[in-house]
Amino acid sequence: MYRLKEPAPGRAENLSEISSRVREILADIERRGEAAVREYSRRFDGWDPDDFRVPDSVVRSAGNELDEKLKRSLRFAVEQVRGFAEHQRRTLLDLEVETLPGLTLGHRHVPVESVGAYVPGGRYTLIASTYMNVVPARVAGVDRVVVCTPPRDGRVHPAVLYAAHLAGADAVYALGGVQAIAAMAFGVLPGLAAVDMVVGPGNAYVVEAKRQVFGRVGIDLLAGPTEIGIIADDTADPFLVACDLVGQLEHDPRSRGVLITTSERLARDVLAQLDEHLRAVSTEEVARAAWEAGGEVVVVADEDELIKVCDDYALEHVEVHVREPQRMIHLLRNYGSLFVGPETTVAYGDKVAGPNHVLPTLRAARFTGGQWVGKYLKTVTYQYATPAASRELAEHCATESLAEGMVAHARTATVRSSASVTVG
Ligand SMILES: NC(=O)c1ccc[n+]([C@@H]2O[C@H](COP(=O)([O-])OP(=O)(O)OC[C@H]3O[C@@H](n4cnc5c(N)ncnc54)[C@H](O)[C@@H]3O)[C@@H](O)[C@H]2O)c1
Ligand SMILES: N[C@H](CO)Cc1c[nH]c[nH+]1
Ligand SMILES: [Zn+2]
Repeated sequence: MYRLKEPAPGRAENLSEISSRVREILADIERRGEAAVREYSRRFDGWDPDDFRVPDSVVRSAGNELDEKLKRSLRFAVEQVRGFAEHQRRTLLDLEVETLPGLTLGHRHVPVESVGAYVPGGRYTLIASTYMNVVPARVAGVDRVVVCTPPRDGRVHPAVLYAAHLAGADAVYALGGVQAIAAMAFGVLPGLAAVDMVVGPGNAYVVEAKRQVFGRVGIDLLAGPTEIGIIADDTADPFLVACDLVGQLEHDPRSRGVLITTSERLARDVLAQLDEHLRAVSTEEVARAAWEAGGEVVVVADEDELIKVCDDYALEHVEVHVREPQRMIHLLRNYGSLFVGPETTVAYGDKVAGPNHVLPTLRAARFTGGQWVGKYLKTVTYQYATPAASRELAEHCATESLAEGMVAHARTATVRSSASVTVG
């Protein structure tokens, strides 16, 4: 394997600076509460309203400000996302089995009680992140779902409010960044009680804040600056490959785009076209910065190496532009979401197709998939037994407990049985 384009060095140092900055902000908000939230909101977003909550009447009527075409597309998208989430929910079955005569074991999928959903809004108004967060929470049966999103031009964009209303959010707060994650996790704003789980994507500050509040509250996953990987062979269309790389690079100067290909000719064709695709978009500045800092082109020897390298990168999105692309669904292991064949593209998944767009970044795809209805459900277990089954368990339990020196554990077993185990 060799690279025709390398990423720029120096990203790791940057991340550790962000981490310490976020730690200071979270500690300050925990100590000083609302006053600190207001101070950071003023500093980073120039925003300090009387009340961060958007009035419900404004949320309900936001659709009046939107044109019908956009509203139709948003309704289509929400139905696609809801439909897929409902199908996924049906795969999560409660279970009750008798694994020994008289011993019944079971599990149930129980929704978390309250969720705080972060909808990014620094650079773009990410309307779709509203329903990607809220819909699966609602399908899971979460009782309370609040949304936080940064204001732009002194308000939350009406399309985000319309999407929040369609998706079924209980409240929307115009608050962004680390201060929003802290407000939802710590419950420091009047009327906004602490939630059990903070979910949603965001920039490097937001994702680091989620990582740091984890434990105190649950999180869905680490969904930071967008990444696109494309695996391709000599059948791929260099135009589509270059176009789709730039398609995601416009997200953030920290976004990554990686082409991994068995064809040096394709790699060179894509590189030759890339500048033209960057120049074709008005978001060129961000996309070009991302490409220069985080763009990579890797040429591999064969398909086995293609799969191995792609799995090592563990990228958020992977587009598959190879012969018989469906084969890759079962051959690849580490990715957030797969886009199979040239007729689909990451933007479909971002907005309208149905699978969730909140997906793992920074190699988190090695250990987690993306957001989905299952992330909002706790799989809890239970057991009950007949007296005969209890005696059988008691004997084994007491023997093992005594071998560990756990005498009180052993006693809880032996008092339930006539087993001849000596309690020391
Ligand atoms: N992985 C995913 O699933 C996924 C999905 C959608 C979007 N994204 C990513 O979400 C991100 C959105 O980023 P964004 O910046 O546009 O919006 P954002 O809402 O995530 O962040 C904006 C907030 O960042 C805070 N901020 C800005 N500079 C700061 C600083 N120096 N210190 C502390 N806080 C600061 C501000 O408070 C602001 O409200 C992009 O990186 C995009 O790629 C990821
Ligand atoms: N590609 C993003 C996930 O990394 C999601 C998104 C929403 N809108 C546009 N893109
Ligand atoms: Zn995107």
